[in-house]
Amino acid sequence: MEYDLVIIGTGTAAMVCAMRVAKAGWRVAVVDEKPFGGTCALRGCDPKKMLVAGAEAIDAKQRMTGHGVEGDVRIAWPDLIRFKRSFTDPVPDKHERRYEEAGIATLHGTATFMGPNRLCVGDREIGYRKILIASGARPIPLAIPGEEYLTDNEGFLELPSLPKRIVLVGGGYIAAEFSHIAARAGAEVTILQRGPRMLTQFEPELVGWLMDAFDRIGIRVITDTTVNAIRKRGRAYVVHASGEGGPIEVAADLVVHAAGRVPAIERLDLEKAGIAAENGKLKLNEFLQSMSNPGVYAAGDAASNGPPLTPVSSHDAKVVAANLVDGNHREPDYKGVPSVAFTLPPIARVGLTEAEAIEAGLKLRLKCERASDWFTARRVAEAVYGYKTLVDEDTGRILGAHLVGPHADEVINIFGLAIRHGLTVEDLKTTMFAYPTGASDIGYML
Ligand SMILES: Cc1cc2nc3c(=O)[nH]c(=O)nc-3n(C[C@H](O)[C@H](O)[C@H](O)COP(=O)(O)OP(=O)(O)OC[C@H]3O[C@@H](n4cnc5c(N)ncnc54)[C@H](O)[C@@H]3O)c2cc1C
Ligand SMILES: NC(=O)c1ccc[n+]([C@@H]2O[C@H](COP(=O)([O-])OP(=O)(O)OC[C@H]3O[C@@H](n4cnc5c(N)ncnc54)[C@H](O)[C@@H]3O)[C@@H](O)[C@H]2O)c1
Repeated sequence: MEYDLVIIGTGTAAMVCAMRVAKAGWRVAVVDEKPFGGTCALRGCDPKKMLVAGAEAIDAKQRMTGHGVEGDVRIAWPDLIRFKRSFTDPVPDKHERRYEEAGIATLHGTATFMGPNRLCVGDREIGYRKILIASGARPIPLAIPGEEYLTDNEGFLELPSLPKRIVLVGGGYIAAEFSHIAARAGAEVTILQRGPRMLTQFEPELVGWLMDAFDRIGIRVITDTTVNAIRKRGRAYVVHASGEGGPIEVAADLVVHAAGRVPAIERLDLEKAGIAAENGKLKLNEFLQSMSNPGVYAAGDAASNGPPLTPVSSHDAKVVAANLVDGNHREPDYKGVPSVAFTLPPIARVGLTEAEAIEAGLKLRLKCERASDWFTARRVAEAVYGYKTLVDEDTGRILGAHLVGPHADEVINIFGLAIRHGLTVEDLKTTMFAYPTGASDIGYML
């Protein structure tokens, strides 16, 4: 069979690009070796946030205890997983139907290149004019003894029961979010983080305040510590790590990979199609097109051109679809991509960090404050609340916004809108926000 476009993957990037290109009359096929839907819908954002809903109930109870709420609340893990499945289980069929209704061929199996215009999917050979590599990311190989004992994000989000002692290897997004779910479901959680602090993608002051929430629920965070082996001991594990204070050992019933993700391109046999990659990353031009094979584009986590987040996968896919259908003319623009780690409370960022703004030599007006005594925090008895805002001194434009605390995950989008569309402090201060909401604090943050 011959197609105008074959897309490797069926995640966010694949869906967005396939629909647009098929609408232009191209014969399109999508391929996946896993059930259709990709990481976000099946193994990432959405199932994770279904579990966060359970943790939110515990969190609210704990905060409001002594303020008029009493009684026992606990997570019944198998029921919470069943609740999650009520969303995830129908996804593959739904997605497959959407492709079929749009006239897009759906192929199951592992895709590997056989030559410049041939792809092998399982035992079928497929011809194409153009390819989109939207194969996502995979956990970074750690190359340590006992690596095979690690459970990945997919395994964690499917656990039939929650083990008592959980160790997370790494201290970024996944460790932060999974630890907050697991601790509220009753597990003893330890995070072993190589970096000097948790969540290095976020502002240090805000992460510092957020650590109060980690302490409150008994998550043990050990920083400046690198995991270098995992050994089996009976039915449990011992995680070996080395840090500033020397070697340490932590016993665990479950060890979770939270040490970063890299583009999933290693199994594609790229060289057979003349597709250049360097250090595990595709070599792409400004149009997200392969620098060595013009018939090949990439988007989302596989392209690793912008931050590995769902809105970026979607944005890349729109760029590639436009370039495929009308010739290369669009370049991705990652200005104002908001990002949230869904801890309880959440932490969020958009635009430049303070360090990035200083590095860029910008003239800054900066405000940074812990705001535990503001109404937004006090109403829900949450002591973790604060912000950092960065404004261009000359133009008044918002350059960056960083929030931690109640509603940070929603309010960050308003700052995102401001940054993406060049709004100024004056624009935001003269906007009326419903009161009292998280957004009604924006004026005071600027
Ligand atoms: C636990 C977790 C939580 C996350 N939470 C958030 C969040 O809250 N917000 C956010 O913005 N982002 C989040 N992310 C990141 C987000 O999920 C990704 O950025 C996004 O899903 C990437 O989409 P994609 O289309 O690029 O790739 P994917 O959705 O990963 O799709 C790639 C698909 O390609 C398939 N594939 C790979 N290789 C082959 C092959 N050789 N043959 C056939 N098929 C193949 C895979 O099976 C997969 O289905 C999270 C990620 C994880 C892991
Ligand atoms: N809410 C969200 O948007 C969300 C949630 C989950 C994942 N994601 C995406 O998925 C990507 C991967 O997430 P992640 O949490 O795995 O990676 P991450 O890059 O956020 O954090 C990984 C951390 O692991 C540490 N590390 C690496 N090797 C180690 C070792 N041997 N021992 C101890 N620590 C080690 C690193 O220092 C790093 O800080 C993220 O970059 C993010 O874009 C996003």
